[in-house]
Amino acid sequence: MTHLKIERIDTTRLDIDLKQPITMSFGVVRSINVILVRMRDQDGLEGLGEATVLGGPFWGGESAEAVQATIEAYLKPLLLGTKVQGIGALSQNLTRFVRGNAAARNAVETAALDLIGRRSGRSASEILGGAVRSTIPVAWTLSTGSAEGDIEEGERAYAEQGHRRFKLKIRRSSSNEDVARSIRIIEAFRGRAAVIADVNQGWDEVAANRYLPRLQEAGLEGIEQPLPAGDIDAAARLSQRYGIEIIADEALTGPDSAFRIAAKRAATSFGLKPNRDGGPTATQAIAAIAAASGLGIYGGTMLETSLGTIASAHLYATIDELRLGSELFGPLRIVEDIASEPFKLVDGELIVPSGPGLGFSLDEDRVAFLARKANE
Ligand SMILES: O=C(O)C[C@H]1C=CC(=O)O1
Ligand SMILES: [Mn+2]
Repeated sequence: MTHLKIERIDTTRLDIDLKQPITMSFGVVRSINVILVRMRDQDGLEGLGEATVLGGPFWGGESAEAVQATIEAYLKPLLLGTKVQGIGALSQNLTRFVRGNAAARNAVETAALDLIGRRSGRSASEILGGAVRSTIPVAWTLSTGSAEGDIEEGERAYAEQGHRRFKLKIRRSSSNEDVARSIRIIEAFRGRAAVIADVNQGWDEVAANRYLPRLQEAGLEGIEQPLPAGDIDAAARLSQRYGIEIIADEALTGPDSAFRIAAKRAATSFGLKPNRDGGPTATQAIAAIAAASGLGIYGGTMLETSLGTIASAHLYATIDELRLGSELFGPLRIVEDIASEPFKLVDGELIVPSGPGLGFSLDEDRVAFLARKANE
């Protein structure tokens, strides 16, 4: 088959509420903003990609408005009418002409990946090197606000959905309470499910040294981004001092940051997120740096719809060792999804679709409805 030639790129803004707000260290996340990318080739085939923002530029630097403008004003003119030799070449092209703007690049690269797959009849994971697993374990975030509520929700998630790992969010202002709440939850699930806590950069080194001994003693499996992203030296000290996983999230912004963190041993595991890293190719490079450095991997999410979640699943399926599993639960947390088929989780595991491309199709009526709502 002839090479893919990009004839059209369209972006659509969708705003989707979370079923239940998630309180993070920087504030309460109530909804996600999605920029849906549709890419058409010379034969009218379509590839899909998603950029996701947690309500505004609070988590990373990008807002939905910035993502859409970057794609429309810079990535679209760069790509329209051009031939795509392959996903690696496309990624290099995007990275050369647009710095930063990781979510925008991710959405476009994902759409190209889907389209290359649709043209060739191959799955996205095959194009990314080949799947080494067909299912991916999925953790669950507990966010009711109280230990009793979280334990109740955790018991349901354990029994009904089969989750065997929980993620807790730690607030900046009430860490003592959060530590006590976390310990109750760890104890409630001891021997049954692992617990990771995510501080989203909310502590400094003093706070980390105050709280981590108790959490480690209780059996916490790992702590995600406890310190500000730039504080690599202090993260290295934590990684050496404690016997739990220190997971880098916001500190990772692409392969160069991954190399610096690995070289300084400023984490014991990397959380992966194509939406944060600048696309599947960049995330694969980060996974390779982790593997070569003896670091573990946690398959992260930005709370994407089924589209971005399935794209991440294809990528995570190519990774030899997913030491901490994944948190690909986004579709189960949003009020409305955009997939034509319901998101399936079997015994706590996501089944990676077989393709072609992402093996994903849109519910067009739902997309049209959500797009109208976002423009109101
Ligand atoms: O990991 C984050 O920092 C972002 C987000 C993704 C899942 C979740 O619970 O929070
Ligand atoms: Mn995180």
